Order: sequence, then C-alpha cells, then structure tokens
Amino acid sequence: MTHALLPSGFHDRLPPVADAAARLEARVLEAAHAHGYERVDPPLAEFEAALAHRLKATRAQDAVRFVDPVSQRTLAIRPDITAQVGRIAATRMGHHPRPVRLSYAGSVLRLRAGQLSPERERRQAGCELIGLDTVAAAREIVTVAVEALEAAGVTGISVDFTLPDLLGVLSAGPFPLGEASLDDLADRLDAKDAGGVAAIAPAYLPLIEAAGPFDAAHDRLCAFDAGGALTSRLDGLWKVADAVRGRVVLTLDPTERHGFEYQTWLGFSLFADGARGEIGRGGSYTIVHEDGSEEAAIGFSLYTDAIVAGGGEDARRRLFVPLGTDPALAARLRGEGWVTVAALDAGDTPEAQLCTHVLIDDGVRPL
Ligand SMILES: N[C@@H](Cc1c[nH]c[nH+]1)C(=O)O
Repeated sequence: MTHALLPSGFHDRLPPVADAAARLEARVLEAAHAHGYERVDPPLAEFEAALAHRLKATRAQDAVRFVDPVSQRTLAIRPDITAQVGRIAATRMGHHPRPVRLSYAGSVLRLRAGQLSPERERRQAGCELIGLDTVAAAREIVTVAVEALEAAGVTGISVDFTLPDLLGVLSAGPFPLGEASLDDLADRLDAKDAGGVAAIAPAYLPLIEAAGPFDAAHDRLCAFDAGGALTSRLDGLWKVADAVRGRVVLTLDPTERHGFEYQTWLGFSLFADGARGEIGRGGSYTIVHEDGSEEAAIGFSLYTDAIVAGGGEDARRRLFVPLGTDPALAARLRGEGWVTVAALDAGDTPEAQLCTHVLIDDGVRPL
C-alpha cells in the first residue's frame, strides 16, 4: 500500500518556488513598510475564543481546532491573520494612537479546501489599517496593495470591487424582503439567475446588470439608487477606484459576498495576468474590543502561493565556480549580484548544479 507523503491540501514548497515566495513576501512587506506599515508576527495558534468573535459578523470560523493539553482550552490554528492583527490592535496595542498601520506574513490553515482552491495550508501577506474605514483609508489600502504587487513584479493587475453590505442596506431600507431570506437572494444574485431573483424580490433585478467594467457598472448602480440610500457609498467607491485608475483594470460586482464574511461597506478581490483565481482580497471591517466596543478597520491580504504559481518570478541565474578558483574572485562576483555555486570536487559539473553560467579563465560565460 502506498501512502501519500502529505495530507491532501498540504504541500512542500521546493526550489525555486520557496525562494520565489520568500522574495515576493519580502518585496510586499518592504513596499508596505515604505508606507508606514510595521510588522507583527502573531503565533500559529491561539485561544479559539479570542479569535472567533474578534471581527464582527464572522461566521463560525473555518478553523482547525484542538484541545491544548497544557491549558486544557480549545485552541484554533489561524485560518486568517486579519483577526489576529485585530486582537493585537484591540489589546496590546490598544493604547496606540489611531490609526495603527500593521503588516504581516505567515501561513494559515483552513479546515476544508474550497472547490476552486484545493490548498488547505497557504501563505498570506498583508496590511491592516486600524482605527478608520473612511474613503481616505480605503484609497491608501488599495494603493498599497497595488504597489506591493507591482513591487513583487506582478503584472496585469485587476481590482474587482464589491459592496459586501449592499443587500443588508437595501433590505433594511428601500427594498424590504418581507419573508424572503437575504441569503437566498444573495445566492440567486451570485448565480445571475434573473428568474430566481424575480421570484424573491423583483426590485433587485437591476443589480444583475450592475456588474462588469467599473465605470459602466457604477453608472448603472447610480441609476438604480432609488431614494439615494447608496449615494455616499457610491461616491466613496468612485474615489477609492480613482486612486488606482489607469494603473490596474477596474471592475465592479456589487453583490459579490462570497469570501467577504466580515467585510462591511467595501470589499475588493485582486487578480493578475497568468494567475488562476484570486491573488488577494481586502476590505473594511469592524473589530470588537474586550469591552464590546467596536472599531473600524480596513486592510488586504495577498495569497503568496497563488501569485508565485502565476509566474512572474525571476529566472534562475547560477554561476558555476570551478575547483581551485580564487575565493576572492567568487566573493567579488557575489558582490555584483551573482549566485555562485562552488564545485566541491573535480567530478562536479555546472549541469548537475543547475547553473546557467560558468566561470572560465576568470570570465563569466553563459552555458
Ligand atoms: N484576510 C482577508 C482579507 C482582508 C484583510 N483585511 C481585510 N480583509 C482574506 O484573506 O480574505
């Protein structure tokens, strides 16, 4: 009988992917640092209770839980770092002046794989701005996300905006649902099922058409905004999109809620050429403090594995240094940015060491 080496949904990152992932995260964090975001590094697991209700409106967490033999309490392995950053901001950094700007990178674990993404363990790198979820804060977060991706060499970026609490606002205001359920309506809208939407609440039909390229979709949403219940949201959204206009492709899918369990007025998904599926996601949300008070925040997380799988990493360049080469010469070449791979015995070859270049007569030659 053969056993799989790793459980399904888990994988080793091997060369050159692991290096590419580390480099990517370093560039992302550096871009964030340049905008004032300082790094926090929370633990892999923590008390389940401290994580589960930290962000308002999170549903039952998709976390792997276990009873800790030491504390006898239930711990959860983090499925998302945002809630941990929220905990830090609300507790240990609760006295810091607002807004607080924090960045992070680390592994997260989901209880179950999604249909489109079979991985259960993956890496996240991101930023959270705690204390504000204004248009100015959102413009900064979206800009930093795009800049971080650009710094990491990602091309063909697109940002797909959504308004996660849109249906809530409409059903509590101009278009009450009566007996019908908001989740059913959201499902039908997600499926772009006009018949289904009409059967639940025909007033929502125009929302099916209000998705697609940003400007046109925004226009349609403005036309739909009967009574002005959405005016401030739509104005704000326009200004947020303007922050990265011309730099990325902009789209709008106003009723998309999938994956935006805790986000409030604004959400966005990030995509890039060559990458399958989302490479990141972000939005505004609400942190719940120990005393029950609430604080607004906004942030984004990038999914390192999805970005690396989408390519864009630098090609390998390795210089083979034959036996007997002056170590000072190899050191000088490393100083010039070369990766040098030293032969350790006479039988060693550039091919075996996956080298692209070789040092011959003290000169660098391509292989
Ligand atoms: N952590 C969220 C994205 C996010 C960060 N901040 C706010 N939202 C996710 O991965 O889906």
